[in-house]
Amino acid sequence: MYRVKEAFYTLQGEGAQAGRAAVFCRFSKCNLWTGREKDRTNAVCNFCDTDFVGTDGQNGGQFETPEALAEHIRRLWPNAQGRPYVVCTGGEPLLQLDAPLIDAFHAAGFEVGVETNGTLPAPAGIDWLCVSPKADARVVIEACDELKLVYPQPLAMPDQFGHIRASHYFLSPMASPALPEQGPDPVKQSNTQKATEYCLAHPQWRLTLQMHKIIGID
Ligand SMILES: C[S@@+](CC[C@H](N)C(=O)[O-])C[C@H]1O[C@@H](n2cnc3c(N)ncnc32)[C@H](O)[C@@H]1O
Ligand SMILES: Nc1nc2[nH]cc(C(=O)O)c2c(=O)[nH]1
Ligand code: SF4
Ligand SMILES: [Mg+2]
Repeated sequence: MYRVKEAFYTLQGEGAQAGRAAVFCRFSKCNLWTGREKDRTNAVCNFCDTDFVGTDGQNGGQFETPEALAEHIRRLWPNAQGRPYVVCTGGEPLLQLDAPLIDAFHAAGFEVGVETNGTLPAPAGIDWLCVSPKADARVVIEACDELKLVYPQPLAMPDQFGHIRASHYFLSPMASPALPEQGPDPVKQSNTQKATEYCLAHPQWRLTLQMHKIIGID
């Protein structure tokens, strides 16, 4: 059984695939936070900007088989040109995404992207893997397509992740957790300045911004 909080067609807002149309499949549950505000301060990951509790969001639900979920996601891809792309996120998608579901997405014609905190092993067959380390949670994934570090995190600074092989290294300024974003976010503005300074001083790191919040698409 797969539990999905919500699913929607949008543009990938972050990282090297930013601007690419994708169906986002947001799985329920995370291993680093319950998702309840009362638990946030004591969570390993305490800055999450996402509601991933339950299955009650837009196009959310429970799916008995990999084929049923792949078909559900396929219906959200408009009859358009271009390679269908699904981004599995959450919550923590690697609590649920397994090889049969990746196979079912491929069989439905999708390339499969994943956004993960990197603390769980990734099944084979993922086409684009983004690892975003959190605080002192040990990263077990050794290689990925992009490492996208939310910045700044006192327990997860960029120089700690040189051993993780990636084709791209991004810093993403930490935004305030409030959802949806209501007006200017001074915390994000200040973190954007800090991330900018870090990238200027360490050019192996690139800046990525949450484009979807800037243009207000989801
Ligand atoms: C909600 S997480 C879900 C996927 C996975 N659990 C993870 O942490 O990568 C999706 C992306 O949003 C990022 N993110 C979460 N909260 C954020 C915040 N307050 N500011 C900027 N990025 C944030 C995460 O680092 C991750 O790259
Ligand atoms: N448009 C858009 N792009 C995203 N890239 C990563 C996201 C996520 O929450 O995983 C995200 C998201 O929530 N929306
Ligand atoms: S950012 Fe990712 S790891 Fe952190 S609480 Fe949210 S879903 Fe979990
Ligand atoms: Mg998001």
